[in-house]
Amino acid sequence: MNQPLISVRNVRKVWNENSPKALTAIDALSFDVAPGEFVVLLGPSGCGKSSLLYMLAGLETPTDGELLFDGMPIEGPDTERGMIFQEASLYPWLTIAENVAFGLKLRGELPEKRERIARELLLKVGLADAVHKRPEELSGGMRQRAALARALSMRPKVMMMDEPFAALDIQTRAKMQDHLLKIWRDSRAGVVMVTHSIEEAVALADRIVVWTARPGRVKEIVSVDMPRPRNPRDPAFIELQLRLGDLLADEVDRAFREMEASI
Ligand SMILES: Nc1ncnc2c1ncn2[C@@H]1O[C@H](COP(=O)(O)OP(=O)(O)OP(=O)(O)O)[C@@H](O)[C@H]1O
Repeated sequence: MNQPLISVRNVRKVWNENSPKALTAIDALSFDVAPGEFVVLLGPSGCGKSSLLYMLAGLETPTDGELLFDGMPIEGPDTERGMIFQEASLYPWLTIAENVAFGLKLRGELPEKRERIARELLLKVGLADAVHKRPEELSGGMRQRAALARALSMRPKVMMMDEPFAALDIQTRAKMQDHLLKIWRDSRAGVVMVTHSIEEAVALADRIVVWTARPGRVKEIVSVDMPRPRNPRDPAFIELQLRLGDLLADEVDRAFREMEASI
């Protein structure tokens, strides 16, 4: 195998270490992401998926183990690793185009180039008409597309997405998944995406990393060998959904029991 884009090697994350509130969120977690691969993280609530994304983004450090990007240790945030959160964090005082071009401005690109790239990206995510609008004038789905365009402006090698469509209604969510697949194909960036939706995982992923309950580690890695676009009514789709549901069920039960015991 070529060098992985991301390597998660035996990672442990303890929050509030050395305090009575110490909590091991992740333990002995290992998996790789290949360049351009779409990997979905699926696991029970609280198993440490967001904690891992923050570490991959370079916003937090592992307690133990190694996180490598292109073979080098992750030591802080980098524009090659874009992050998209559940709610788009756009600057309310800037237009959509200015939001998308913000990173390019910081990088010192000239105004004409910034504007051209922002327009191209907004066209790509279906927001050509929103160039001069402010975030408050857009729907949640449109704001999320703008956030995607902003992340893409930095030409990231990987995009980390933390439940990016969870706040959207079902129809908008399906459309966003289509958009994302097109953008992912064009950009050739890798994606590491957290979702609670088994259907979304099967619709999108090359591989699905199923986690155990906290402390999170890999329970199983499932390859999704189905051509895209995938039809949720396809028997192979349904079969995989059921299998993933079974894999998760024990872990979700365990997570609930532990949560109840701690209340
Ligand atoms: N900054 C933090 N400080 C202390 N504890 C934290 C912090 N962030 C997360 N945790 C704890 O770590 C554990 C894992 O949280 P995390 O958000 O990573 O899980 P998750 O799998 O993303 O959960 P969910 O699916 O519900 O979003 C939880 O018990 C959480 O309370």
